[in-house]
Amino acid sequence: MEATFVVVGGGIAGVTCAETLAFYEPDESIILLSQSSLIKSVTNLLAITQTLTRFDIEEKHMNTLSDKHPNVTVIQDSLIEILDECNVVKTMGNKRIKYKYLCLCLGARPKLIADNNPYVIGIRDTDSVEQFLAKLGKSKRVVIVGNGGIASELVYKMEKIHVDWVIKDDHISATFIDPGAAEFLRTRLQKTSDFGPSKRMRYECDGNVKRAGAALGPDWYKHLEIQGGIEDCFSEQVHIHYQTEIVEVSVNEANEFAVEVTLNNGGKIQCDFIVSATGVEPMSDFKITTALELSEDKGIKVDEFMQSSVKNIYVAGDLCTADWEHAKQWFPMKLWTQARQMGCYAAKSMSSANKDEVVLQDFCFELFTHTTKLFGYKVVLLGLYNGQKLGKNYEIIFRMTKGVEYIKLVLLDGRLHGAVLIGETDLEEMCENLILNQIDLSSFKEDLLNPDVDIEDYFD
Ligand SMILES: Cc1cc2nc3c(=O)[nH]c(=O)nc-3n(C[C@H](O)[C@H](O)[C@H](O)COP(=O)(O)OP(=O)(O)OC[C@H]3O[C@@H](n4cnc5c(N)ncnc54)[C@H](O)[C@@H]3O)c2cc1C
Ligand SMILES: NC(=O)C1=CN([C@@H]2O[C@H](COP(=O)(O)OP(=O)(O)OC[C@H]3O[C@@H](n4cnc5c(N)ncnc54)[C@H](OP(=O)(O)O)[C@@H]3O)[C@@H](O)[C@H]2O)C=CC1
Repeated sequence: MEATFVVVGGGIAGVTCAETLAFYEPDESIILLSQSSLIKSVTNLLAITQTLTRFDIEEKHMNTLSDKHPNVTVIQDSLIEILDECNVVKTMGNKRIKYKYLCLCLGARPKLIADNNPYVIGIRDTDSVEQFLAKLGKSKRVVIVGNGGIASELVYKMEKIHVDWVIKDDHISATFIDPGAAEFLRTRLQKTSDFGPSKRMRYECDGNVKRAGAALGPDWYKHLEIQGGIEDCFSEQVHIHYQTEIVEVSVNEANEFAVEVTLNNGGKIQCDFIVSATGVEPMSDFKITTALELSEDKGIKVDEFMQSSVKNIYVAGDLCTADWEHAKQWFPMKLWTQARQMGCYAAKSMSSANKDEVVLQDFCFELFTHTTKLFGYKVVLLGLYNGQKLGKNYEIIFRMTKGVEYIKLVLLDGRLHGAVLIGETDLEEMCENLILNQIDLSSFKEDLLNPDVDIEDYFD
């Protein structure tokens, strides 16, 4: 078999890459290799501002892609080896596919605090969510370790279970937000009225919707009933262990709670199982003739055109490490947002190489943007939202209305470099413009968040 373009990986990066190639190269052959017959595609893509987008993710049958694009063939198989000297990939199903350009979008897998332990699970895709839900339904106590996206979503959504949340930091959701925003969000975890001290507000699911389709979309948990085995909701609790790490996990199935966790402060927690929401590691376990340059976390290094160190091999999504000089207000983070952008841009680069044309770096790499939901609030992160790369003497302006909005602007030398917008602030566009055009705001920065002042007046 052969194709001009071969893309490996049926996730967001791979499917976006294949679809973009089909658009730019309608007369060239494209093969998408996917391990699963279900591929993840972007739906309801909405441009909120110049660089900020929101979209859903749907898992669809792989044939939907070839139905939509006649020059795309989707093959359900796994890559096992790349013979880059003769531009051939070998698959688990013993196929040899010749390519002119290859794009690897194999994603990443959960990086667990303990491997090969059935009581320590990670969450990555639909299968792992189902495994998690099955365990949870029979459980009364769970430990969640990690303080990022998955842990934040799970702790907020789980019901009828006692949660011990073990985090290394002095505040929650530290991969996304600062202590002030964390305090604003934490109130969503505790409600001291109807349910007594340190109980969580119960979140009713939508009617009798048990679970969404297979998609792990940005609201992957929204239509799931993530429920434990506690019958009376008065014993569900979230206990947050700040600045704490797990030093040992021991299992004794004869005990009421099979798992005992030992903490670095000497504390011990008994639980039914542990969710290790502790980041991901790139899926770079395939053979290749010419070694690819890898980063420390085993991501495949790519240049500003998403090209790897091996000729005609491109990489996008969680598998790659952005090894070019980053724009001032951009940095990589393993997100759908960036997987889609990288998949699209890798396709443009491959097509330009095929047509021997010049390609310019995509504007999306000028400014870090991410929109998501945390603890039921809309969260928009722009640029260096936590002062990343700004050293110590940046300035913060912020406005908060309890339970409504939390707005933090990060300025250096009078110029806006980042923003955290929690709630329906409607400030995305203003902040994006101020970051991109680097206007000196010194003379009116006090009015930036003054609700009685229309900041646009300063520019008319
Ligand atoms: C629970 C969870 C919730 C998340 N929520 C958000 C969110 O709200 N917002 C956000 O921006 N990001 C979120 N993320 C991160 C997001 O999932 C990833 O950044 C994104 O999916 C990466 O896309 P990808 O295509 O690079 O990798 P993946 O989506 O992992 O796709 C990789 C694909 O490659 C396939 N593959 C792997 N090895 C091979 C092989 N050898 N041969 C063939 N195929 C192979 C895999 O089966 C998979 O289909 C979340 C992640 C998790 C785990
Ligand atoms: N709503 C969203 O936008 C969501 C995004 N995601 C994305 O999916 C990917 C996977 O999510 P997730 O697994 O939550 O990864 P994240 O990178 O978001 O968070 C990992 C967390 O685990 C901590 N950690 C890492 N190793 C250990 C350890 N050995 N012991 C204790 N803590 C540890 C990290 O701390 P430290 O940083 O200090 O190492 C960090 O707090 C991420 O790229 C995330 O951004 C996932 C869910 C939702």
